[in-house]
Order: sequence, then C-alpha cells, then structure tokens
Amino acid sequence: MGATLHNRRPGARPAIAVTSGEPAGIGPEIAIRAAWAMRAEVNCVLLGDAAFLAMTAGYIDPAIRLSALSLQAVRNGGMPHFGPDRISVIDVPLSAHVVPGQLDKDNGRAVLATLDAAIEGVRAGWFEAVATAPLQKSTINDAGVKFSGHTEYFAERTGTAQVVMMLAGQPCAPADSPPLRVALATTHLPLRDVAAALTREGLATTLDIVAHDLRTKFGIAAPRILVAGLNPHAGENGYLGREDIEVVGPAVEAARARGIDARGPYPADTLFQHKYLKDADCVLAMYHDQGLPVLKYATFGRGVNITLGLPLIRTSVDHGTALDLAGKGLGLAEHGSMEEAIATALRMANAVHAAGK
Ligand SMILES: NC(=O)c1ccc[n+]([C@@H]2O[C@H](COP(=O)([O-])OP(=O)(O)OC[C@H]3O[C@@H](n4cnc5c(N)ncnc54)[C@H](O)[C@@H]3O)[C@@H](O)[C@H]2O)c1
Ligand SMILES: N[C@H](C(=O)O)[C@H](O)COP(=O)(O)O
Repeated sequence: MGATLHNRRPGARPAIAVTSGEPAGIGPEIAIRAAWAMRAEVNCVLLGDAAFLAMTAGYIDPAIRLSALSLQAVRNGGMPHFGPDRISVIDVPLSAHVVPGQLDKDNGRAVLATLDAAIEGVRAGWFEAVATAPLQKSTINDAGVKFSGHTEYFAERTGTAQVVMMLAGQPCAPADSPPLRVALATTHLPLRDVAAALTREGLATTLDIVAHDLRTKFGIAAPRILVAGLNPHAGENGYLGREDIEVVGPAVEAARARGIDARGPYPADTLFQHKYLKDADCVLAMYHDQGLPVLKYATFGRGVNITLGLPLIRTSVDHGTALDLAGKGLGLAEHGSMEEAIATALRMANAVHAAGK
C-alpha cells in the first residue's frame, strides 16, 4: 500500500477520498463544503450515498455540482476525474432514510462501508490519502459491529499492530506559537483501563512511530517529543503512583538511547505552557482526555486528527457529529477543520510523493 503515491499523473490534481461520516450529523454538509472550497487544489472524492449528498449539496448551494459513479463502476473502469468544476462522488448507498439529528442504526454498516471503500481505493491507486468526516461510534456498535474509532478500525483493516492518534492545530496565542501537536499513548478505552494499558514496550513503539512519521510525513528532521506523566505531578516520586517511575520514565530513556529526542515524564498539568512548547514538536499524552482538551481548547475548529503509523495517510476533523446542530438545519456547522484535514492530507501526500522521487 502507498505505492500509488508515486503514480500521480503529471499535471493531474491529487485525489483524496473524503468519507462523508454519520449521515444524520454534520459530516455530509462539512465534507461537501470543504471539498467544494478546495476543488481547485485537490480532487476530493466523496464517499457516501450519492442521492443524499446531491440533495444536501443542492440545499447548501445550487451552484455546487456533483458527479457520481457506483463503486462497482470505479472498480471496473478506474476513477472518475471530472475536473475542478465539480466534486466526484463514489456512491456507497445508505440503507435507511436520514432524519438529521436522529441516529439510525440501520445506516451504521453503510458508514463503515465508506471506510472500507476508502481503504480499497488507496490500495487500488484511486486515492493518495483519506480524510474522514465524523461518524457516530455508538451507531456502528448499535448496528452490531464492535467499533471504537476510525483509528482502531484503520489499524485493523490494514493489518497494523500499533498506530498512534495525534491531533494538531495552530494556537492563536502567543503569536509565535509553533503548531501544537498532541499524540496519545492510549486512545478510546475506559479511564479505569488506562494504567494497565501502558507498557514500556507499547510506549517505545509509540515514540518510534511518532518520531518516524514526524520525520517522513511532516518534514521535521529531529522531532522533539515531550512526554506527560500519567499521575498527578508525574507520580510525586512514587507517592502518587509508580507508573511514571516504572513504565513511562524507562520508555523515555530507552527512546533517547535509540536516538529519539524524547523528554519526560513531565507533570501534565504544567507541561502545556509556552516555555516548554515553543521548542517542542509534539507532546505525548498518556490518555485521551489528558491531552485532547488542551489541544481542542487552543485550536478547536482548526485542528486535525492524524493517524500515525498506518501504511496510508488518514486525517480527520477535531470534532464529532454535532447532532445538536445537524438537527436544526444546514449552515450552523463550521467546516474549517474539515478543510484543514483535507489540506493536511494533501501536504502529507506531497511530502511522501516528493520523498519517493
Ligand atoms: N473524527 C470523528 O469521527 C469524531 C471525532 C470526535 C467525535 N466523534 C464522535 O462524534 C459523536 C459526538 O461527539 P461529541 O458530542 O462528544 O462531540 P461533538 O464534537 O460532536 O460536539 C461537541 C460540541 O461541539 C459543537 N461542534 C462540534 N463540531 C462543530 C462544528 N463543526 N461547528 C460548530 N460546532 C461544532 C457541537 O455543536 C457540540 O456543542 C460521538 O460519537 C463521538 O465519538 C467522531
Ligand atoms: N478521539 C477523537 C477526537 O476526540 O477528536 C475522535 O473520537 C475520533 O477518533 P477516530 O479518528 O479514531 O474516529
């Protein structure tokens, strides 16, 4: 997988799959708006129900033009390249009528089918990367498929033993802030299971993946990674938990011995301040709600979620399905994060493409 990155036709706009997400949420709207806004730069290929996307596009702006092919037609004849005056769609039909704001488990498997089509398309050379609009994890579980997130699903479907979720965004202040990147040592699991999920070996692999992908896909020659402790005050010399001494610290030391500029563990509550972040390329947080609230507070609406360690490029938005907005109609959701997800996927694809030449 990924070999197709070198097959970009001279002069052709790169193609990126954009999955349209939970149909009852804001995903279809923001995917259409972002793809339309970026149509001059990139051939976004929306994956979703063609009739539903056409109807949604018509409500957003009748000037938006979509052209659709069935998945089977693409399998038979290659990708639609309709040009920059319209958005390409590959039809992945829904099973049930969509009521905005109301989840329907009958559509859960169709949402998963868009992810499968995206992965198939990268393997087949139709796309250079995948950007995903938000889906509702609970609906897929309600449909009878155990599902904890795109991150884990893409790992499983590509046979990747370990991946890393990283979110990135540009803080507004201070003015000289570098991009804030927060990677997670654990992803979607109950808080009570976090400590047991942290191992020296797992953290070692996480640090290797973060360092490798920041080098190869972000062009950072020697990434500096600041590692947060698990416990309050990084364990207070063992009086508030021993994981920082026994697991996190040794993993950081071992990474340094392998030539990775990892530092820590630092107390998480004071790590996110400019004097540390200004020289850092990434913070590794131990769990989802240790790192992401800080990132989202600083950059919500402009952030991007990137899965590191995959054999393909996958990005996403920094927010969810916003059913509260979707239920009230179109025009309430911001699509800045979706645009940034597509732009980041494009930059990453360009970096890999350039490196492969
Ligand atoms: N990339 C993804 O697929 C992704 C990411 C995050 C959450 N989710 C899923 O989304 C579902 C809902 O999650 P949640 O309720 O915790 O978070 P949410 O992001 O959907 O909503 C949280 C709040 O942010 C607002 N908001 C979100 N996106 C917005 C946008 N683009 N413009 C304006 N306001 C916006 C919502 O109106 C709401 O007030 C869950 O199933 C969650 O797992 C998916
Ligand atoms: N953890 C992500 C966030 O808070 O933005 C979100 O749940 C999406 O995760 P996946 O990309 O794994 O679906």
